[in-house]
Amino acid sequence: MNAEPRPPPARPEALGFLTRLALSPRFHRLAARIPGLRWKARAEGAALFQVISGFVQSQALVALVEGRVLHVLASGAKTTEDLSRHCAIPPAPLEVLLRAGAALRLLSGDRRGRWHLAPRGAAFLTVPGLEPMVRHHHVLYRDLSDPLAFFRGQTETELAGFWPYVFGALAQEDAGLAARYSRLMAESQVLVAEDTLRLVDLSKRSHLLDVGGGTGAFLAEVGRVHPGLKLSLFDMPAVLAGVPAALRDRISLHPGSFRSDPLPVGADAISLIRVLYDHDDATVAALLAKVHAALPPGGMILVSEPMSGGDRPDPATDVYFAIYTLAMRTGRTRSAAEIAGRLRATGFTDLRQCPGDRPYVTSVVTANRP
Ligand SMILES: C[S@@+](CC[C@H](N)C(=O)[O-])C[C@H]1O[C@@H](n2cnc3c(N)ncnc32)[C@H](O)[C@@H]1O
Repeated sequence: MNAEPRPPPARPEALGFLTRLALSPRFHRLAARIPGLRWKARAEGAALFQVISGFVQSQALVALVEGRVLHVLASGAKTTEDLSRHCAIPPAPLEVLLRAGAALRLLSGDRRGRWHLAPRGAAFLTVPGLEPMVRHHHVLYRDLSDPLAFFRGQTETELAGFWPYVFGALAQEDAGLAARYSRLMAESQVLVAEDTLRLVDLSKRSHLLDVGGGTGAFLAEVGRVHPGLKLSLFDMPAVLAGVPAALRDRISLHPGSFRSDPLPVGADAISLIRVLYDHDDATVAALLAKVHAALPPGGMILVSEPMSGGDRPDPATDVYFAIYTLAMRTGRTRSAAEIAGRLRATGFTDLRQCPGDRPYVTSVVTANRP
């Protein structure tokens, strides 16, 4: 007996007009003959093939990164044989990988048989946080190896163990783990801080508390832009142990867990940068209530993280971040409207939703305590 659930029978009349056309093989044959429609059909076909083949593209990138191909090319053009020696990949399969890298515009080949780093490959090596992000994708890739089991909740995900701090105080017991994860976060924080500070005005605030602020990378950037602002950082003790010595005079440190400890009072702005999406709704509700209690009247809450597109699902956040946070088993990628709704329900007013120009880096919601 077939254990798979059966789909209901197709009823084209229940579908939208364009979807109905796309279900018709006759329409596909017609579209291939009419110039305007042919162009549209080809573009749609290419987009569909991107979706189908995306995982192979990502794995080719992982091989180029872990084989150090892009790094070696950063020192100058090389032949396939040179690269084979440097990267310990036999020439024939390396040639396939290099051609894939060229198709992805990470590198390019010339007529003399040499390979060059392309601007996109150079940007990959330069933008902070991208390389560590790609290097830790093995974990998510394994979690998704049986995607249907994953979405049915039958997979014990490795990512749920990769971020064990979410479940309690494990990070406090494992300093190595805390250091590894803090490094990943701090490296990618540079872009998040830049975009957040473009979207939010902190110039009228006197004291900012960053809750779940890791090793202080966001506050370091805030301090550079607003030298007069008093800065405080609240995070788990094992994480705060990694705050660089150079920041310790500038920032006051408050070790604790927002699950079990109250937040320090005195700040007129509190930021939650890439914190809410790690947690389930109950934890988020309790945390927002603690932020509300710690702020004075007129105090501002600032939430910054990649957000779902809500009514218009976003190709970056509703695929990558939503599935990533689902794999964590405790997290959820929320839309700006949902976060604003939660802030309103906690008692905040003056809600502002500020979509980022790079939604895969961050978007912002702010509100005030009345
Ligand atoms: C995804 S990281 C973001 C770090 C930093 N804000 C950034 O954007 O780079 C989430 C942070 O929340 C902290 N965190 C998680 N649970 C916490 C808790 N119960 N109390 C305090 N901090 C917590 C983690 O230690 C971590 O630094």
